Parts: sequence; structure tokens; C-alpha cells
Amino acid sequence: MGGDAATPPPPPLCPSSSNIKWHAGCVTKIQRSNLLRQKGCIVWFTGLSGSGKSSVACALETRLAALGKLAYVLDGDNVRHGLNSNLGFSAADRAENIRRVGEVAKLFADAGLVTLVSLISPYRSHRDAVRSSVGSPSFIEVFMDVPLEVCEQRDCKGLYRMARAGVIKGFTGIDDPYERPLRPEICLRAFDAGDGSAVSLHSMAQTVVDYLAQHGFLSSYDCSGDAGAPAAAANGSC
Ligand SMILES: Nc1ncnc2c1ncn2[C@@H]1O[C@H](COP(=O)(O)OS(=O)(=O)O)[C@@H](OP(=O)(O)O)[C@H]1O
Ligand SMILES: Nc1ncnc2c1ncn2[C@@H]1O[C@H](COP(=O)(O)OP(=O)(O)O)[C@@H](O)[C@H]1O
Repeated sequence: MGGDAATPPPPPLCPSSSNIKWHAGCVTKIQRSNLLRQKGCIVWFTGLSGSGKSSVACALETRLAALGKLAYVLDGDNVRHGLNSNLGFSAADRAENIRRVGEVAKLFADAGLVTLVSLISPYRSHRDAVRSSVGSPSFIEVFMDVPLEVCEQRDCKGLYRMARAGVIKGFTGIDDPYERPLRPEICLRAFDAGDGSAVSLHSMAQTVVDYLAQHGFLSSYDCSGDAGAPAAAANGSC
């Protein structure tokens, strides 16, 4: 193949939309909440690859369904098969990944769903931007406080091995940064701070269910106080 014609730059992102006007729906968020007997919110799992984000989100979704509560998981791997299939792992692409998922999660929460997001989401500023856009009480940050060594031992996709071998560049925790949350609402540790025993998936999911119940998200506006009052981190604080 001759020449080294550079790959043309991607087309510029279209300018932000103009001449648009938000259309308020005919059914209010409170009406939807009373229909579903729950309050829409975003439970945002952040942590290294292999820290348990997807597994805990899945266990939590199952637990909530058993309680008659409607939840939905937006998982980084899944969203990157469709909505974000054009994004890689540069800082800019990760920013856009988090921004798009944040906007979708905001719509799901407005619809009344307990929206479970499981994304590495390594940059604090990206997570904080979603929090400010959603409004703090409805944004519950869950930090998967699992050491890199544990995640690397698990390595269920073999990605850590490939990252160590230099096959994958810019892998979070190996040669790409992860900024741990400073004040997450919930901190889930791999090992019990008391006796050092491994914390089970079920117990992690229950910690989140308890937080949601205590903050009024699992009941309608009819029969509960205001959801998501600011609170200290749940048990297992970092
Ligand atoms: N370079 C690099 N760095 C980190 N992770 C990588 C990378 N390449 C692929 N993968 C796989 O992609 C999953 C992370 O996607 P996310 O959308 O959660 O990442 S991010 O939030 O945009 O940082 C992540 O899935 P999980 O293991 O479920 O976290 C990885 O398996
Ligand atoms: N609390 C836990 N106890 C034991 N194993 C866990 C726990 N959480 C996750 N795992 C295991 O760790 C591996 C990675 O979990 P996963 O949910 O895929 O992480 P992530 O979504 O953060 O990449 C899986 O094999 C999963 O079964």
C-alpha cells in the first residue's frame, strides 16, 4: 500500500443544538414516583476493572426486583457495544462516555427508575459533573474500594495480563489513572474492616438496598419524607 495518507480527522462534533425548547411532559415526576412506589435516582458504581461494579449492580437489581422495585443497569461494557461504540479509552473519550451515560441515567431517573450505573469512571471531575447535573440527593456514588492486587488476581477477562505485557496501553490502574472518590455516599470494601473476612456480593448489595430504603428512595412521595437527604457515608466508610 503506497503513501501514508494520514487518516482524515474525525468530522467536527456538530455545533451544540440551537432553536430548541425543552418540552415538559404531561405526567409529573411525582406522579410517576407514586405509580412505581419508589423515587428515581442514580446509583453510580465507580472502581477499577474487576472491582465488582457489574456483579454488585446485578445483585442489587435482583434484590430490588424481589422487593417489587424497578431498577435498570447501565454497564460500561454494554453501553460501549451500542450508544458509545465510537469511543475508546483516551481521557477525552472516557469523559464523553461518562457524559453520555450520565445524561441517559438522568432521563431514566426522571422516569422513576433506580438507575444503576457501573462504569470505571476514573476521573473525579467527570463523576462530579454528572452529580451536579443530576442534583446531589439523587446521585449516590458507590466506591468499589478493592485494591488493585485483588482486581489483578481476579483478572477474569485477562486484561490485566495483557496490560502488564504492554498489549493494552492506557489500562486503568496500570498505566492510566484512577481518582478515588473523596466523599462517596457508600464505600464497599472487599474485606471487612473488623475481622478481615471477604465481603460477599449479597452483603454489598444489601448495604446499598439499606441506604436506598433509609433515604426514602424505595417509597413514593405519598408516604415518605424527602429522598436523598445529605447523609454521611454508609457503613464501611472509607
Ligand atoms: N484501557 C482500558 N482501561 C480500562 N478498561 C478497559 C480498557 N480497555 C478495555 N477496557 C474494558 O472496558 C471496561 C471499562 O469501560 P468503562 O466504560 O467502564 O470505562 S470508563 O468509565 O470509560 O473509564 C472495563 O470493564 P470492567 O472490567 O467491567 O470495568 C474493561 O474490561
Ligand atoms: N464481593 C465479591 N466477592 C467475591 N468475588 C467478587 C465480588 N465482587 C465481584 N467478584 C468477582 O470479581 C470478578 C469481577 O467482577 P465484575 O463485577 O466483573 O467487576 P467489574 O464490573 O468492576 O469489572 C468476577 O469474577 C466477580 O465474580
